[in-house]
Amino acid sequence: MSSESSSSRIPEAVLARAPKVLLHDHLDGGLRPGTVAELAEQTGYQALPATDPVALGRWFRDAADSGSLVSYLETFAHTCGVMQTEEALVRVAAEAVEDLAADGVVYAEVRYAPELFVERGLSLDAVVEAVQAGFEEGERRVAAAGGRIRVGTLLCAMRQHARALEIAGLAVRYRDAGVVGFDIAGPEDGFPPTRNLDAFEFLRTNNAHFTIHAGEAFGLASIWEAIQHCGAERLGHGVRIVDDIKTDSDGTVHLGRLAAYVRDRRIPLEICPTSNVQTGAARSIGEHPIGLLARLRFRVTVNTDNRLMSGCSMTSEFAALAEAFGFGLADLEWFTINAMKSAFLDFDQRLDIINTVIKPGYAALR
Ligand SMILES: O=c1[nH]cnc2c1ncn2[C@H]1C[C@H](O)[C@@H](CO)O1
Ligand SMILES: [Zn+2]
Repeated sequence: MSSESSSSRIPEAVLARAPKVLLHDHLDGGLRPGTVAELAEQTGYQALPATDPVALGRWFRDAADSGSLVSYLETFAHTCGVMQTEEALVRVAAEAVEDLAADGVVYAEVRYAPELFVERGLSLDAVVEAVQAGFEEGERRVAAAGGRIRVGTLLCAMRQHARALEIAGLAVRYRDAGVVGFDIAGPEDGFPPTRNLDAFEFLRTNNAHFTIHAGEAFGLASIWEAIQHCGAERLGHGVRIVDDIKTDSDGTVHLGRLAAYVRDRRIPLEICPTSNVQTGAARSIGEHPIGLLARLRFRVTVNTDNRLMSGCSMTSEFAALAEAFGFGLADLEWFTINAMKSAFLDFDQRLDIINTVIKPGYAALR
């Protein structure tokens, strides 16, 4: 990594101010605990495990800290449970934008699965329009407070349901209204990405962008299918690519064909360190494959995944990685530029954010 890397600690205030780009953040994984409690009260959702915001925040973190993706995902019943009205969706989306801006995020792609918010009769279109209204409201509030953030939306289909083609159609219909791409999420083991080939073919035919959660709870076969059969432009997590990298006792590194392909083609890895520790995809932050992958110059990006379930922010993920691997500001800028280059935003706009926000932002911190 960069020659500027050092183990000297970067002050938290500097990390907080550093411009950040977030490509992998779930709307239903990022609610404020107090908002979950208030929405439960307002919408008559009665299954919350706690109502005190502090206790509730702790419950989400502890329950998600399960060592398995499937149990981790069970916690989303409670956030989705309170997100079944337009008002709730607008509020959650607006607050997400405010929280990300406060965390120093200048560009974010926030994702969610519209099919999870139709339990009380909302149509898929109504869900998308409410969330977009919330994002726009959040952007207005941030701008009014003198901040700056741009948010794009990714629509997810759930792998265990059979609605991917329908959701891909929704993503394409709302492409000029803030939706910048598509993803599949949910349990990976037993639900390979090729189950949704029709959706990916539809998206490619329409020149639309998509990423796929792959290489988190299942290994190389999932990554290979996502890239070579489905045509994913980015990998959600993708950390299991290390299974295709061997290191000799003398330190020589050998990349298998798939790992070499991912690196050669500069396929972005949306890495979410704390989430990976919680689901068992990595043993600890210190042993997380991001250290090796960054050293080998894969196109690594740093992400939160679920700020509520992981009790994290971009600032705390940067801090944990800087502490564990000695990353310096130059490395954090590299992750940020990697992410901005990999965004599903028009090229000229990506370039503009890199040149007018990210580079000057890091220069000002030195
Ligand atoms: O890390 C993840 N892997 C797979 N699915 C996930 C992850 N984090 C959240 N999800 C699921 C739960 C949400 O309800 C859904 C859409 O945001 O995506
Ligand atoms: Zn995710």
